Amino acid sequence: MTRRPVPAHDVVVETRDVTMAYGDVDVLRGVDLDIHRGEVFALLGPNGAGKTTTVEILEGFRRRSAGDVRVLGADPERGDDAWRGRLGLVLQSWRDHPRWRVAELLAHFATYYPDPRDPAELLALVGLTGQAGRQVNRLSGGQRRRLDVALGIVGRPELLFLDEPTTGFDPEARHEFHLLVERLAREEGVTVLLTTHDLAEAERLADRIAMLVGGRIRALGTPAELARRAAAQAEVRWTADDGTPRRERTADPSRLVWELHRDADGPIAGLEVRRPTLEDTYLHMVKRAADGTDQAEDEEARAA
Ligand SMILES: Nc1ncnc2c1ncn2[C@@H]1O[C@H](COP(=O)(O)OP(=O)(O)OP(=O)(O)O)[C@@H](O)[C@H]1O
Repeated sequence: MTRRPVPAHDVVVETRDVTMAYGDVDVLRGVDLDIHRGEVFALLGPNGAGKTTTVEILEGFRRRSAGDVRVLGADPERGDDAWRGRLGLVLQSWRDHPRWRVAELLAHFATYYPDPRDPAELLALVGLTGQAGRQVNRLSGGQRRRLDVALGIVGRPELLFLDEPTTGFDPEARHEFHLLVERLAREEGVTVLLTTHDLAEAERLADRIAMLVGGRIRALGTPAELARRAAAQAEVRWTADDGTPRRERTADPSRLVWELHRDADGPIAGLEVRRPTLEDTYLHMVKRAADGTDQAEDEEARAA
């Protein structure tokens, strides 16, 4: 009997060539993702990149235009209640229960699940014990967001979707929230898919980052891998003899500087060697997408 190869990772989310168009506007242009059990995965991209659209497709709230999707072994378009119960959702648009009191709302949501968390423990976990008796519409923005997270994890999800979870948080609330996500992933083995447009947040929290820009994943890897890739090409800047500023990207900056010296009559004016940071690379990608360079190149590649 032939044995099936054991997969290196237990894949919780898998997408292949997913596209999405709203009318004649292409928002996703072929998205491939593999998210492994227990990892914190950040989908990073600027406003309008298609992060929420991607997450809604994975959650089964939106029909994709084309492509294959598996989430916890099922196609989200055909996920049943049992499948849905294994997901935790923290959406961007907030659920409207303004007159409920915090503890009542949590206790109510807990009844939807077979093995819910204890609401009092959950309030402590998200730092809302002091607000247990408060009406939801009296909470601050950051407190509401923490309540959203509590509602997202009350059913002990295997896979938690956090769509721009820290928007509107002050630095302390953000820090507390990061600790909470780490705890869920490290101690409870929850797989987390987080969307953000904040590179620092993605670097801080994620095991792996996918940069979604212009409807495609433009880079994917651990924060360290992405930073290394970004820095692989150094940028050498100098001022030419006629006074024009020059810049060149190269994997071998010392050779370029040596050549400049060899060819120069004297010292090289304005000489500078920089290693781009991950942020430089991200901003560069966003700019290329905004001015259409990426799209033109994608179309050329397809035509070829
Ligand atoms: N229901 C819809 N109908 C038409 N266009 C839509 C719809 N929803 C989103 N879009 C458009 O699709 C693009 C991607 O939107 P999406 O909300 O997925 O981006 P995002 O990366 O989550 O952005 P943000 O960071 O601003 O939340 C945007 O240009 C948006 O205007």
